[in-house]
Amino acid sequence: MPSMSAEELFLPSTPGKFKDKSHSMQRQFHRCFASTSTMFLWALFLVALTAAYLSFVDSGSKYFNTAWGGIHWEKQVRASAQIHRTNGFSVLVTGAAGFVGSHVSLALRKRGDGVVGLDNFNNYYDPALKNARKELLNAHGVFIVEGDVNDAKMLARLFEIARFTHVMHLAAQAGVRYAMENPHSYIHSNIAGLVTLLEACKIAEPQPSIVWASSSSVYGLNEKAPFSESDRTDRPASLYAATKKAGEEITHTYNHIYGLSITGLRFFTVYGPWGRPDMAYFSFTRNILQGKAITVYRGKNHADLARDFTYIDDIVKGCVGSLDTAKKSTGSGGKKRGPAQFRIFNLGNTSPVTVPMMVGILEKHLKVKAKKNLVDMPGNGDVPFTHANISYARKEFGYNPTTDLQTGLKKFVKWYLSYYGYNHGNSVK
Ligand SMILES: O=C(O)[C@H]1O[C@H](OP(=O)(O)OP(=O)(O)OC[C@H]2O[C@@H](n3ccc(=O)[nH]c3=O)[C@H](O)[C@@H]2O)[C@H](O)[C@@H](O)[C@@H]1O
Repeated sequence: MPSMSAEELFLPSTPGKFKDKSHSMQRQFHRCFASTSTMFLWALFLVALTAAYLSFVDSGSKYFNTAWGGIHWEKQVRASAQIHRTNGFSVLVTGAAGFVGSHVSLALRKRGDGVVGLDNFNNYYDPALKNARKELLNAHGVFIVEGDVNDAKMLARLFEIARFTHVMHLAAQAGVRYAMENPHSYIHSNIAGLVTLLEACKIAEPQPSIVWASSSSVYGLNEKAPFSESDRTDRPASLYAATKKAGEEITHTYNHIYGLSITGLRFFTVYGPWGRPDMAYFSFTRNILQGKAITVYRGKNHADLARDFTYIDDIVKGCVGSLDTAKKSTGSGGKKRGPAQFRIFNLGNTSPVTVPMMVGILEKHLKVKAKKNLVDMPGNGDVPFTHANISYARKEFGYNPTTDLQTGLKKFVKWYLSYYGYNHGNSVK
């Protein structure tokens, strides 16, 4: 490839009209820079232009991201954060357009708490579903800020506008197997994003109490069943699990150094209406209805895999119970003023069901037989089974899951059919 001259380098690479004018442009270029004094003036002008641009960028992403900032936006945040019950909370829910986030936001709003949502609406799965959840929340008076937990300026502004008593941090890069495809998205959301949020909470006045989503996947290669919070969690089987485990350690340091009250929740394979299309029960439903084959993984020696599938309403109760029993953070002015609460709870269902059994329940509710491909579990971060011991959450706030998989999947299928219909085509990712 022939090398470009210095003058050509100044030209944009876009084709079309611009290149047609290149000769006259070059002549002008020579004329403009003919004398050193003009050149000096041009240089000054360019420096001023660059400085103006940088200060413009620095003055807040609101100028670039129309999704946040401005008087109207602040008004919406204030209204949404408004508490409507005695001794109610004002809660920032991150990941509010997500599966668990939308359910928790709605539950809090319905009992009179102030709720401000935050979500980056990324396209890990169909954003139309996230938008539909957002519409639902909007209809109940919950405003969702479109933004990323990595945006420190936006977070600082949010904490200035609304004095959140609690943060329910559910924004995350979810999915166990996708971590092999896009590892950095896990670091971005589950580690960098978490730290950015904790930094904002640390300096907020008052410091909020934080409840956040860890995962049952932290138990990794643990074989002792059921899984108790005190079991080993130092052998994660996926990068996803490793980032959640890292989150548990990171939150501990913020609790220890800054006095933030922190509760981590280890969710066990949460399912239900408005769920995540990337999860097995959801994608199986779609494929079964479309007459496509589903892939069912099997463990060592062809053993069935099993999950402690937990229904969304039970998880919501666990989230709300955690918020209700969270003690206040003790820090102020970014400094710890006394020891603060630090808890980690399992939120599971305590009765694992095998994946083939889950498929059988779906077949029954959908009234369609699945075409199954049985495949040995690939080394992709999966674990053979999960099973929660929930006695700690039961003792602390009476956590008591009441929905079995039969009942829960029936509700899911009902929702799925009402939302997508029998013949929903390929609109779901
Ligand atoms: O409990 C948790 O901590 C985790 O639960 C789920 O992860 P997972 O249990 O792997 O849920 P699914 O992806 O829905 O898989 C459920 C079961 O179906 C199996 N599966 C999945 C996909 C598939 O095509 N075939 C198949 O047999 C998996 O091996 C697994 O045993 C969520 O996706 C995670 O975000 C969450 O943190």
